[in-house]
Amino acid sequence: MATSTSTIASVISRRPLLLPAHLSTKSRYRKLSFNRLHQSPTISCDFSCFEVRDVSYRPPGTQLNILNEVSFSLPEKSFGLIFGQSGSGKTTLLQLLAGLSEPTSGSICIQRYRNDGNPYQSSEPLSPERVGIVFQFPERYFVADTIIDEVIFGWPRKKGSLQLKEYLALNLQKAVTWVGLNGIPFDKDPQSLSGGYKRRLALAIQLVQVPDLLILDEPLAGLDWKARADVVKLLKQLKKELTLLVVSHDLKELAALVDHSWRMEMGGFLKEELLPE
Ligand SMILES: Nc1ncnc2c1ncn2[C@@H]1O[C@H](COP(=O)(O)OP(=O)(O)OP(=O)(O)O)[C@@H](O)[C@H]1O
Repeated sequence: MATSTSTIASVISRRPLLLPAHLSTKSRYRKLSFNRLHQSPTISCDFSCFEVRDVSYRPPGTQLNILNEVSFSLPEKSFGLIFGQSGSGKTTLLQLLAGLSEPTSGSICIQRYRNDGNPYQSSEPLSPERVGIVFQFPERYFVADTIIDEVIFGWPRKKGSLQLKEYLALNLQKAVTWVGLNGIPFDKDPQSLSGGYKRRLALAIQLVQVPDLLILDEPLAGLDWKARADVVKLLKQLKKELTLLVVSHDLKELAALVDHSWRMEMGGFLKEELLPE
């Protein structure tokens, strides 16, 4: 029988309490956060920008910076695109934004501005809990046998987290509709979905938490033309509600969505640049 969102509550209560050890590497890619319930909304007045200020990154134990004094600013509810040669440091930058590594120097924060364009005095650090990230080929990291188990894979398992689980379950309904997965039975094997629908599922997993910033690494990679067009359409919808930062080589297909773009040059130097014609 098909599992529907109305049965989510009973499904989540059947979740095991611990993850198998062999899933730990994969779970690293399933960055989920659960602090939002108790956060006061901070992006509420005037307008805000996600700001990266003079960020450099050198992996521990190495001598060379992968990123060099990277600075940029992305206003909320806009679409930013970073492009550049393979190996220039784009993914590394996304990992810093998502809190998976820490900058060697510099800061990543949210800066609020008044309507007249002047900044408020203080900015606040961008907390990783407020960032959703969909990695390149996210379907490779699917771990569950059913869609519903895939979605709730990283949800809290502690007894006291019922309220939080209810909150996530409510959002799940919205996220599933948002990405157009409604109508797909939740007990279907995620691996049996088409390429485009696997990407929708990966997006829904992140959208459940309503991230302030959603990061996507090569969202069109490996998809056929039809699925690529579907994902572009979906991103256009998401842009109305969220701030999106995308790394991609598919400049032509994404061009119509882009509000701000930057080229990452070899050596980890970022500069603002219009997309090439
Ligand atoms: N932990 C690390 N230690 C040493 N070098 C690293 C580490 N992580 C990444 N690198 C190197 O840093 C450079 C930038 O890697 P990164 O994956 O960020 O590039 P990219 O622009 O995203 O490339 P692609 O477009 O191919 O995904 C590469 O030369 C990579 O080998």
